[in-house]
Amino acid sequence: MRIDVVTIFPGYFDALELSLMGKARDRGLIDLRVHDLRESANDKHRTVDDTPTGGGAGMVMKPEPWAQALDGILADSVGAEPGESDEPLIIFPSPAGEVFTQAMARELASEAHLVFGCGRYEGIDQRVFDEYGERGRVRLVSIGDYVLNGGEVASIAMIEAIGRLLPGVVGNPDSLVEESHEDGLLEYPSYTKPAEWRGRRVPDVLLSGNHAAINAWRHEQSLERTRRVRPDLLDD
Ligand SMILES: N#Cc1c(-c2ccc3ccn(Cc4ccc(CN5CCCCC5)cc4)c3c2)n[nH]c1N
Repeated sequence: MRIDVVTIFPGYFDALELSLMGKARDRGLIDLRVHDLRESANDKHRTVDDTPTGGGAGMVMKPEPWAQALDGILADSVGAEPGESDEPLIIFPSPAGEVFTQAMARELASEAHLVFGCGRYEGIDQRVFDEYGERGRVRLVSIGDYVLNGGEVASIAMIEAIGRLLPGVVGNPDSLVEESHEDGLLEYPSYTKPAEWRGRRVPDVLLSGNHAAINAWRHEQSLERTRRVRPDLLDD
């Protein structure tokens, strides 16, 4: 999978050189390209923002630098493998976006080419979303009901959630199956050695070697935790 990121803070994405994402890049499973939006601003001061038309606080990101950056990426995008979507999907993190979920992560993991457009200030001129929404596929996506200072942290979260689902990225693909949200439930509690720690014993069933009983206990634990913490996940 090719992933392009457009941002005025490229340094945020150094985090994706670490751990599993870094190894996936080294092995060619993810081709991550980070673009500094200011390099697409042609004036002497590399201006990427201006005052909001109609008034209001803060600044809004100008459309021209975004168009130059995105046009460059789309022009460089190659055709997809058979069965993959041809046009890159452009994702703009936004508090006004559809909420990112594990189901969306799974859906986006089948894309050949994703582009993340990281806004800052009070956001990006709406005409960028309109222009690229008419020309191709654009989604505004939120990682939760709180306000961040820009799209970088959200993009890193989504890239990690999507990247770890790609074949070969996570060592043991079985571990992807029993995670929170993968089956619509929260994950069961996990334990390791020692069997007793500060007087707290690991549940006996986990020491029994009876895998049917262990699986049943774990499923019941997932249900109980979901009922208690996220009853909304159990709504039909
Ligand atoms: N994903 C995600 C996010 C983001 C996110 C994503 C991208 C950007 C780009 C800029 N910001 C900061 C920002 C955004 C909106 C506002 C409100 N203004 C009110 C008056 C009209 C203009 C907008 C203030 C500041 C961003 C925040 N926050 N939370 C998530 N889950």
